[in-house]
Amino acid sequence: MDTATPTNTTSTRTSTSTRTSTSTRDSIPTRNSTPTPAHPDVVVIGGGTGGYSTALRAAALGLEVVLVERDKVGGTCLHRGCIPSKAMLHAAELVDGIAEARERWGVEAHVGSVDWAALTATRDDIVARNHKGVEAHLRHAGVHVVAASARLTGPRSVRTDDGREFTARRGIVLATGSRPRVLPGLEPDGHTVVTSDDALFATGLPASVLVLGGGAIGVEYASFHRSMGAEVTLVEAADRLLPLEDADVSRHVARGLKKRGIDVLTGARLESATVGRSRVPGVSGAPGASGVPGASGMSGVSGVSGVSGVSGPGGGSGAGVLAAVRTPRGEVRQIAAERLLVAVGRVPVTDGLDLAAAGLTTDERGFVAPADWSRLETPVPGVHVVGDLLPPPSLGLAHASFAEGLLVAEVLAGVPTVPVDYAAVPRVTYSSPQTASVGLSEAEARGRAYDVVVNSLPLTAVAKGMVHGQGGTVKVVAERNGRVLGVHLVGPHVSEMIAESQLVVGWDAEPSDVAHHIHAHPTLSEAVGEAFLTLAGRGLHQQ
Ligand SMILES: Cc1cc2nc3c(=O)[nH]c(=O)nc-3n(C[C@H](O)[C@H](O)[C@H](O)COP(=O)(O)OP(=O)(O)OC[C@H]3O[C@@H](n4cnc5c(N)ncnc54)[C@H](O)[C@@H]3O)c2cc1C
Ligand SMILES: NC(=O)c1ccc[n+]([C@@H]2O[C@H](COP(=O)([O-])OP(=O)(O)OC[C@H]3O[C@@H](n4cnc5c(N)ncnc54)[C@H](O)[C@@H]3O)[C@@H](O)[C@H]2O)c1
Repeated sequence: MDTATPTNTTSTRTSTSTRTSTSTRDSIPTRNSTPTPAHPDVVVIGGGTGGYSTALRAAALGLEVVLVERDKVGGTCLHRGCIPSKAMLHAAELVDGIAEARERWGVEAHVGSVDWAALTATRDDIVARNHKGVEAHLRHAGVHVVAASARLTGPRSVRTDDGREFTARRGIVLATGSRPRVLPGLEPDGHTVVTSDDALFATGLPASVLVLGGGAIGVEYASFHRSMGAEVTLVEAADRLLPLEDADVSRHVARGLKKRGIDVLTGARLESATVGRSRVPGVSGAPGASGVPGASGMSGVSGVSGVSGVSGPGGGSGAGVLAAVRTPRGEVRQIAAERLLVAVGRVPVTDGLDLAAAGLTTDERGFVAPADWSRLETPVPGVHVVGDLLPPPSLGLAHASFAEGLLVAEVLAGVPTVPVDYAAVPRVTYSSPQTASVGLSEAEARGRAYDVVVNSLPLTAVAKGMVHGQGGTVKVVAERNGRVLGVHLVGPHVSEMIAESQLVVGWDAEPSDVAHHIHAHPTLSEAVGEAFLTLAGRGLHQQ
């Protein structure tokens, strides 16, 4: 977890027998003149969530660790992913709350404009403080951070682009992460065709966005831009949004986004896109067909915020894209938008790493696959891999990479550890509505020949769900007379509600094991409790 202040500054490094004093080893000077060992126990390449968690845990277990990072420790999640995007989505929730206050609660409030510079300043301050926190954690743990690009020169050796050589006594950990997937012919230009990276650092908010890809990034960014007043079209090639989630989650999230005025096209294909600096002409079928749609075009759409203008040079600048999208019915829709956000997945980063020097290759998708998932060790003994570099069943999620980092560090230190249980890793989308799930979808459970029972209830079945007034659902998938296999939530605050279900699924609990644990009243979590109660045969409010 990215935290601004180290919570434990007491180093346990000297308390285990695995540590060898640096004074007995060759050492070379670093930029900050701290001696960095040339022969540490572990060399970690990449300082994102996967790499820095490996380094912290390994150091806490007494290993001497060199962490090579060519950009900033914290990686994608802290600088371009989880943290900045969730900061922005928090601002979006506040804007939505103002609309709700007006529309449901009689509060005379409206949002006049959004000051993008102020919004991004707060976001960037949160990122900067977390960045300092991660640096401090690493420093306190005694991790030697080397600011350079690294490549392998053998199964235990690494060279950096500033000419240093390291040999790892115990192992090397590959943690070089991922970057946005680029579609041929639709290369990002940073202002009109953008990736999630560019969207963060744009000079302003667009008045209209075409989002390509309805995975987590596409859904979150579509939701954010809609809250901020943009006209949004979301195009997903698969037949539903968030295709890795339970089908009911996809259905509920699509319905929620549509209700907010987002034009959701699933099973749709981008046929062509014309990118120009000049104003995109009006086209039929596009949202707000009179040219690049303005933010004010959203008025009258129920359930959306009341932003009447966006400030900053990007707002309504006139540059845009004209896209032809083929729908499942075979019709071609012309969609005009000021910005095209390409969110069609991410690809592993291995270029320049010289995997071959260590006797390694990538799989056909570019991932570095472990030979032994219980140790996350590649076919080359002593070379481990964590984070976005791993193929499925790893999940491309920061919290999965934390667990992988802990595992690899413990393997390298030779202490008991447990493999990552990927089925029990929670998955959350921070859109409005939010989604949160853990375990098997109904289709997966049936596909594995379980005798499945399903219990679903709307969040509005409990009073607090009615207070929030945003709909939502709870779906529990269980074995008949057996354990809970999966829990799937859509609605307000479900990102915080999934923790309970993660323990239920992770501990192989049955509905009857959890049904007697009492939920506070009135809470949204009561709906989850009620779902378990009913499955245990003790339903109170659910008929
Ligand atoms: C917009 C967005 C939102 C996201 N939101 C969430 C979320 O809410 N929750 C969640 O769990 N996940 C989220 N993710 C996914 C999450 O960011 C990634 O799963 C996570 O960052 C992967 O961590 P990693 O350590 O594998 O790689 P990265 O974080 O990508 O780190 C890799 C590091 O390696 C460095 N590097 C690469 N090559 C070299 C080299 N040769 N030498 C030295 N250094 C090198 C890079 O500079 C980088 O810092 C999001 C991603 C994006 C893009
Ligand atoms: N809240 C979170 O946990 C969170 C948030 C953002 C990102 N992430 C992670 O970051 C990674 C990348 O996210 P992502 O959303 O880019 O990838 P993704 O792979 O999850 O989703 C990409 C989507 O794009 C669709 N797609 C692919 N090609 C397309 C095309 N030509 N036209 C239309 N649709 C197309 C795919 O069907 C898929 O649904 C994932 O691992 C994701 O889990 C997580």
